[in-house]
Amino acid sequence: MRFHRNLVEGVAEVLERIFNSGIYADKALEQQFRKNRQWGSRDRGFVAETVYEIVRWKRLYAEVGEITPPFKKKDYYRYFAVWVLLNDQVLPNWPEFKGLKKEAVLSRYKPLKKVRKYRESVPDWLDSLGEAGLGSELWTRELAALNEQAPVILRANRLLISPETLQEKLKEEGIGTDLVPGYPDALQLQQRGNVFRTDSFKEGFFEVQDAASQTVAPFLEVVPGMRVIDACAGAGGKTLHLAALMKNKGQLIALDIYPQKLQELKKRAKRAKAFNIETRLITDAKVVKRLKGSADRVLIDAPCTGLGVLRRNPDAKWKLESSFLERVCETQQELLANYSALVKKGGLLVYATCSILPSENTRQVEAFLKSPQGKCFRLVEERSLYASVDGFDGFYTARLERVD
Ligand SMILES: C[S@@+](CC[C@H](N)C(=O)[O-])C[C@H]1O[C@@H](n2cnc3c(N)ncnc32)[C@H](O)[C@@H]1O
Repeated sequence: MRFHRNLVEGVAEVLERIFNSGIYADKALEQQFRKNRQWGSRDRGFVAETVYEIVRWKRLYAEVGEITPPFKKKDYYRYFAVWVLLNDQVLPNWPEFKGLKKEAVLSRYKPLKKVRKYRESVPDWLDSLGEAGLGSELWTRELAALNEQAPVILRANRLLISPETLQEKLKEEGIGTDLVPGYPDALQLQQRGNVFRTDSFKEGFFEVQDAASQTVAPFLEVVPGMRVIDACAGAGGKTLHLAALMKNKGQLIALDIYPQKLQELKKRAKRAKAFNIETRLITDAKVVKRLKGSADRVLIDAPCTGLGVLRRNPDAKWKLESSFLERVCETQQELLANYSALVKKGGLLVYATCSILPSENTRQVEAFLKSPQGKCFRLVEERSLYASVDGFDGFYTARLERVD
């Protein structure tokens, strides 16, 4: 492969913004593409994929390349060089790479490969935490799976189209997909590409949503006509799916504490022609209090560490801190206590996270069931999805019934 200097410079700049300015990888890439509108789709693809690879393997590459903080632009060139050499490519003869020898890089790589925290490139604290939570065997397998590139999955919007017809339409637009067995609304892209430019997307025929995430809304067992509350709706990934399962009938109330997320949800709902959604911004406790005991179904898609979606957001490995885990666990328990009150007797509460840590999942549900608010619920079913088992994101869902 021949490397173009301006693209490699682009990679180094994005990495500098991610690691020195704390910007999320997707945002840093977006900014870079806006600044370089002349880049074609292949150029953008090269920059994005290289950046994600280096972010994913940051610790390993730093050890192999003997790169130490504080990181400057030249260090990001060195990260790039390690990526080139470990991928068996020829390093260009540029001054930035002077003194880097393939043999030396490979000889440092060999022993590191045998140590999980280097091989899978995770900070010490996260490696210990994962092992303590999941046990050595599952954590080792899971880490390896979470370091792979995630497939792109679409969810057909059944309000407007079946997955089979969507598949035909996308084919006409030059996009090959496969149905995904076991996930009734899902289509997997055969090749990565910008699906947001297609007419099918503009028509509202699909959303991009991982297959594991597509299992959450069906877990609520909604039927048309119900009153359903999505208590942490965000930009509405699950809300839109719920609207489709409810066939646009009944009431779907989407709550969140951030107005811009609900604004985005409204935009998406309009495109999807999902008309039974009402957004309510949580400005004070009264907004929630008014809904007490009124819902057939409540979904708490709780804020979490996102450890199940590391394939999409590998920079979380470097941005997460153990203090955040403590804080988010407290929030999760508060959300369970507050929003469980919205479920009416006989109704169902679904608690979900995109984390694989038992401390955010099954332990939270256990603690809730022992709390005063949890006493009137019983656990009906819980499910843990793992990238290493199912091939999609890591997710946890628990369904609880209000019995009193
Ligand atoms: C995992 S995200 C939800 C993703 C969303 N359900 C989806 O499928 O796209 C968690 C959401 O909880 C929201 N949140 C955080 N604290 C909250 C609170 N106290 N009440 C309601 N929502 C909250 C966040 O703003 C965020 O949008």
